Amino acid sequence: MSIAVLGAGAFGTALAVSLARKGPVTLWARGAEQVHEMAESRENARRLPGVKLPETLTVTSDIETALSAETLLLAMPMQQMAGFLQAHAEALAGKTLVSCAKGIDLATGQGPTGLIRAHVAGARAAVLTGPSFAADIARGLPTALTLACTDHSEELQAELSTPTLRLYRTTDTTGAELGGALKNVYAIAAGTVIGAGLGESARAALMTRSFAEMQRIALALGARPETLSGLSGFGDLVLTCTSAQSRNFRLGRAIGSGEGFDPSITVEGVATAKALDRLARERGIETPIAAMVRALTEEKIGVSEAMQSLLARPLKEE
Ligand SMILES: NC(=O)C1=CN([C@@H]2O[C@H](COP(=O)(O)OP(=O)(O)OC[C@H]3O[C@@H](n4cnc5c(N)ncnc54)[C@H](OP(=O)(O)O)[C@@H]3O)[C@@H](O)[C@H]2O)C=CC1
Ligand SMILES: O=C(CO)COP(=O)(O)O
Repeated sequence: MSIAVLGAGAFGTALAVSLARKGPVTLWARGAEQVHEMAESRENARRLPGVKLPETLTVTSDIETALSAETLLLAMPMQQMAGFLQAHAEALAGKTLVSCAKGIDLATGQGPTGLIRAHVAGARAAVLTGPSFAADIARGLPTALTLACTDHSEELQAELSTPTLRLYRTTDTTGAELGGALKNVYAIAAGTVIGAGLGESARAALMTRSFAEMQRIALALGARPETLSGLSGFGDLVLTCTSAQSRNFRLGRAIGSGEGFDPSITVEGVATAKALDRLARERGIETPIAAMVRALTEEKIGVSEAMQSLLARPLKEE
């Protein structure tokens, strides 16, 4: 089967590099100049510096070439996905579309599979998610991810696995996409705790209560508990809340310490905090940490006020 990765950011490039070690892969970027640079230098210097692009990886800005592949990995940021799917709906019809984005679409409250179903006729929607930094995947370090697809996906699992990238299968697309989306929000909170100097014990408490929030909202939206406690939920929450490689964590740390942060960096948790807070309020589900992250990132409250409001909540059973 032929594979194309759509979106040549850090993650799309890393996945394309990893899969190209097994066989031919096409990597599509929207900028012709970026493609020219990558083809000449055999490196994505802007998004994934220091990683050589294998000869089996073809880079192109020609969308028709990319869309001729059978399996398409969508590796653009979540808030860009609906526009992309709409623009190319006809060519995408009937394909296997594997979302690699982690987020909730702000305009609709949908995850990637909902957007695919809404915009593309007859497509097979899958989600590839879990604890993995682009640089680790590109370097061939051992990584385990969740591949979620509602139909029988053993073939897809084999197609997208490599000797160092180990995929576990599930049919719970809702749980997989919500785990990946929600952990970004809580990584901002964990970064804030560390940036504000509140300590490792506070971070552990926050991560645990974040996991309780993640489960509460995701189960209400139809996710399965075992998915939340697997790689795409608990696994990715742990990675992202504890590593400064995470951009969401680093944004939180900058908020906590009062430092600036480059607004051009992709931080999916900001829009997702807003979408999640809305979803939770609509359904009457308590998600105080997510509400705090929304208020902090919208600069409606400061760090000490946020911490005080969490600590002043009524005492209750765990
Ligand atoms: N980086 C990581 O370690 C991981 C990232 N992810 C997820 O992958 C997704 C992408 O993140 P990542 O690759 O890191 O982001 P980056 O910031 O590295 O790159 C984003 C890429 O998306 C492209 N892009 C933006 N808008 C569009 C569009 N409308 N059509 C096509 N391409 C577009 C950008 O192109 P341009 O340069 O032209 O703007 C850029 O190449 C996110 O949802 C993230 O959560 C998941 C796991 C790990
Ligand atoms: O999703 C990721 C790790 O699994 C990457 O996290 P960031 O987007 O916060 O860098």
